[in-house]
Amino acid sequence: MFIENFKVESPNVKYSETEIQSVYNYETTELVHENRNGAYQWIIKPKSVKYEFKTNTHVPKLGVMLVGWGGNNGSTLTGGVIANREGISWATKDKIQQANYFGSLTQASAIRVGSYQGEEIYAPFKSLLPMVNPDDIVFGGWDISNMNLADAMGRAKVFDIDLQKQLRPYMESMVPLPGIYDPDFIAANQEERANNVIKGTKKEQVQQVIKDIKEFKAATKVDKVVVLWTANTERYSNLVVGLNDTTENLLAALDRNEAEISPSTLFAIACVTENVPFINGSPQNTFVPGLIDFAIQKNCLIGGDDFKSGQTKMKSVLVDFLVGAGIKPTSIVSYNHLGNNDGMNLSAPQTFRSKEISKSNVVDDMVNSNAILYEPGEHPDHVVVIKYVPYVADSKRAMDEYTSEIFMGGKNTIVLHNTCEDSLLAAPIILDLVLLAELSTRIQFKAEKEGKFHSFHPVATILSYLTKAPLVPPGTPVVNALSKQRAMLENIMRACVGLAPENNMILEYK
Ligand SMILES: NC(=O)c1ccc[n+]([C@@H]2O[C@H](COP(=O)([O-])OP(=O)(O)OC[C@H]3O[C@@H](n4cnc5c(N)ncnc54)[C@H](O)[C@@H]3O)[C@@H](O)[C@H]2O)c1
Ligand SMILES: O=P([O-])([O-])O[C@@H]1[C@@H](O)[C@H](O)[C@@H](O)[C@H](O)[C@@H]1O
Repeated sequence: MFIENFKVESPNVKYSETEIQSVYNYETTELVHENRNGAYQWIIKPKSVKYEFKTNTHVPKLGVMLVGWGGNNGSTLTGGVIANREGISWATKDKIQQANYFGSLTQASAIRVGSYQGEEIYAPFKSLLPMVNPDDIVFGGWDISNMNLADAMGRAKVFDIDLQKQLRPYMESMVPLPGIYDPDFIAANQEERANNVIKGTKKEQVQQVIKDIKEFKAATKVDKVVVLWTANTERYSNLVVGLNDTTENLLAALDRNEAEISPSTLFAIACVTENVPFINGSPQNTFVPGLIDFAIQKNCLIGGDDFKSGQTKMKSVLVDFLVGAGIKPTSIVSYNHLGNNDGMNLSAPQTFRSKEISKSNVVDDMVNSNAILYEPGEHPDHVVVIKYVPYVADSKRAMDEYTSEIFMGGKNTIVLHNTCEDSLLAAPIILDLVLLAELSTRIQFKAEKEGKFHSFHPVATILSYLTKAPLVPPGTPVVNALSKQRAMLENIMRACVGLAPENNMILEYK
């Protein structure tokens, strides 16, 4: 059965006018490696740590500023939210289609809240904590192309024509602000589109972005702004001691107009300076060590990298299933071709390399978790291929082959074919990223031995379900398995309303 909402009644949760307060006993373990009777032994000590959470329930009017707003993802998300807000339906060759938020974890997924009279009861994921209604988001942003959002939607060729016709009046007045264009960081084939750029030194560009954010906030009267990079994939920035290794060096490098500071890092500097959450939806290393250091100093949320939308999302499920089942993946080949501008930009070796990294590292934690299957340092053969084929446009065709070793020398090969409009997978993920980033800034918590409440660490690992290469604080483990990432997010939100983690034991029926 499905219920639309619920209230938790417990001595561990209190609802007030302005916040939800909860007490949560975090059941974890402590490991020691001790010499017992002359032999070293691993000892596991279960422990319970009491946490307190406070969630501000004032849902702000949210402004979302997209870098790359005029791209396929940016125009598709903007149009999709307008279509949902206005209740637009449109004719397709099959039926009259209603707008929806399918593919969004926050808007279209459910959680189990218990059982009632022998029936499992589910509720919307978004019913756990008060979140921004996407219909209320005010969009803005930047693009190096000056095309208005209605024409950009037409250029993207993602939406059906009847939908595009209905959206045009809402979108043709939306014009991206000039972006920061640096041909050294993206493919040369992007030059023809760069007719809308911020001139000046890198520091002047940062100052312009800060001015843009302030003016957007004043003009739209939003309470909060989140900035998200959905512009082109850049090449990796070289990590240079003395240039981008610390906050001080990065800001000094900015003053010197150092060439090696990428447009995405410039946007991130502007956002952290203004304490505006910044999320990187592309695979490049926007968050150089100096930027991470800066975000920590300013306690400003940063998150990324690279939306986890299709082929890699499947990979983080399949490899988790195989390794979790004691099956040994030995060869993974991920091929896809697509014909959108993202694919054109990725046809350059240096930008493809950024994507190859984020699409490859996703299996590392799962492989390293099972020494029964893999010797130290042993990994499956893993190849990533992306080809640009203009004719297929945004309709990405992904083909994967997973070969594994199974019982008694057997081999198993799984082949997947996955076709979809890439932007229709990415747009709901962008929505979740900005909604969850905003929500997480309204949560404060403390462990029993901590003196005062604090926010989550500025590096938002809470967003990892949505990214191929989750950005984590230095020294923190990276978890890529999709089920673990989703469970982590849901269980943290459950703790905020005093609910225990979903452990799937259902002992009452055992
Ligand atoms: N399924 C997906 O679509 C998916 C999944 C994961 C990651 N991504 C990443 O998301 C990003 C956007 O994908 P897309 O399909 O929308 O690409 P796109 O090329 O259609 O859109 C990118 C937009 O950014 C603009 N742009 C480029 N550099 C800019 C800059 N420095 N400042 C401002 N604007 C700039 C371009 O003019 C373009 O309009 C890409 O980096 C892509 O790799 C996409
Ligand atoms: O998310 P995913 O499907 O694994 O990866 C996708 C790649 O396969 C595609 O070639 C690229 O253009 C997209 O930006 C996205 O990164």
